[in-house]
Amino acid sequence: MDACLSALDLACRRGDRVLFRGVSFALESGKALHVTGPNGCGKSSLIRILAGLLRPFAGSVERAGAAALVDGRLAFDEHLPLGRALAFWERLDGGSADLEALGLADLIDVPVRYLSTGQRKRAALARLTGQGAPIWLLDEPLNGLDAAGAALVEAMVAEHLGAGGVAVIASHQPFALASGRTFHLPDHAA
Ligand SMILES: Nc1ncnc2c1ncn2[C@@H]1O[C@H](COP(=O)(O)OP(=O)(O)OP(=O)(O)O)[C@@H](O)[C@H]1O
Repeated sequence: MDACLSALDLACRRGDRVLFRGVSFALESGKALHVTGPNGCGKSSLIRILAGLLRPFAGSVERAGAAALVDGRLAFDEHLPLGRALAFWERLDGGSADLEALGLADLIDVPVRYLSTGQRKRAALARLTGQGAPIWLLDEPLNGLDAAGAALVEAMVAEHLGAGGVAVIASHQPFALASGRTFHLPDHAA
């Protein structure tokens, strides 16, 4: 898998506040960036800019390869059983996830709206796996997960990087990355 993601001199404005300026980085295949910083400094906004969902105030983003986003929003039909909700995306994405490994195998008949916080996160990770996108944009991917779930996400990211993907992870929590670095987004809003 070949992938590349770069940000050049990015600035982000929300309302009348500039949250950050001068953010630049380049990630080649196999590399990851862990974005940290205080509440409200703009981590989620940066992820959304990288995903193409939010226009930067200045600067530009270059992506080589499709991007997949995991954030707090679960793009599943809440009324469908999990298995059918996942099948909907599998038909569009062309790939599927190992539900046993994700701890979801026993939940396929449970309506999405009944899933717990951690189970919803695991479901989002199942969709991510099925997408087969080389660029992963993960906004607080460990939120709601138990220790085993957190270790699973770290292993998934390591495998993804090993296969030549790239990843940007916004997280308050420590995130084990063999092939990546941490980028601290300071609280510049004024
Ligand atoms: N649509 C919007 N209009 C104006 N301000 C916004 C909008 N969306 C977000 N903000 C503000 O932008 C700031 C940064 O939000 P963002 O969610 O990117 O921060 P964050 O670093 O991810 O925070 P946290 O660590 O709490 O998740 C916050 O002060 C937030 O209130």
